[in-house]
Amino acid sequence: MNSPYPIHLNLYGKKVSIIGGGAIAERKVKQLLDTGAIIEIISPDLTVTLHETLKGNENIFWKKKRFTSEDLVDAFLIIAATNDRETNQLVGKLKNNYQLANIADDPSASNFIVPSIVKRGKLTFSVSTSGASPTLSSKISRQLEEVYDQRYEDYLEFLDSCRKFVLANVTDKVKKKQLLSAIVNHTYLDSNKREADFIVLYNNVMSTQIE
Ligand SMILES: C[C@@]1(CC(=O)O)C2=NC(=C\c3[nH]c(c(CCC(=O)O)c3CC(=O)O)Cc3[nH]c(c(CC(=O)O)c3CCC(=O)O)/C=C3\N/C(=C\2)[C@@H](CCC(=O)O)[C@]3(C)CC(=O)O)/[C@H]1CCC(=O)O
Ligand SMILES: NC(=O)c1ccc[n+]([C@@H]2O[C@H](COP(=O)([O-])OP(=O)(O)OC[C@H]3O[C@@H](n4cnc5c(N)ncnc54)[C@H](O)[C@@H]3O)[C@@H](O)[C@H]2O)c1
Repeated sequence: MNSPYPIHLNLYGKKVSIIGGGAIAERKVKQLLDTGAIIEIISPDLTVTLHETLKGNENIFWKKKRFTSEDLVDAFLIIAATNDRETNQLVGKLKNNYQLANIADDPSASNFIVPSIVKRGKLTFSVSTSGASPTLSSKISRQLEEVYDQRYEDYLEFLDSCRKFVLANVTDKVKKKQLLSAIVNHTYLDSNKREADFIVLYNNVMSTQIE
């Protein structure tokens, strides 16, 4: 079996076409909401939640119709999630080979798999079993949510700003590594004075002579 290549896509401003407006389309749309993608849902009907989502979001559009080939024009990413297998297969056949397409009821006709996703701000976990057991993916995600709890959201902001500061101010490779490694530590995760701790650490490291 060819192994999938996992990546984290930047969908900002890209057109994403979702075919179908049921439970699975709803789940896939939810995952796309904070990506900045322009989402187009093609379906004769929508779930109540999708109706609500549409009202509160100017980047989501509904084409109230059944799927036809022109719905794929300009789509960067496509998800076929109708309850009609023939329509889903048709989407797979009509897509261009440069378009990313997920056929929700047929992984073999898809060129990407939607993983189970856990987000803690800038920290993202995407879990996949290569289609073998979505239930296991989901279970592992729930475990990750417990281990990597809400604290990680702020912690990632701290790590991000420290790293930017270090990359802008430290040229010595050893000191750079020393600083970036030291802050990836539970002491910093749990500290409510980590910015001050970092300045002390930075001054110590920078004043030390390397042999
Ligand atoms: C992770 C998650 C993301 C999401 O969809 O958002 C996801 N499925 C989830 C749940 C889930 N899906 C299904 C069940 C019922 C139990 C069961 O059937 O096993 C449950 C469990 C539940 O609902 O709890 C049914 C199912 N799923 C697929 C098929 C078709 C087939 O296998 O042929 C069928 C049969 C349909 C039918 O019977 O008609 C296919 C796929 N589902 C995938 C993703 C991709 C592989 C992921 C991986 O590699 O692990 C892949 C290949 C396609 C894709 O979507 O890219 C999400 C969990 C989110 C979370 O909780 O975090
Ligand atoms: N990938 C996954 O994780 C996963 C999980 C469960 C089910 N599935 C599969 O996903 C598919 C959708 O499941 P669901 O629970 O959302 O079904 P659903 O019945 O809730 O919704 C189906 C939607 O597709 C629309 N539709 C039907 N024909 C259409 C057409 N020709 N053009 C446009 N829209 C059309 C319907 O109007 C409806 O809005 C099924 O094939 C199911 O086997 C996938």
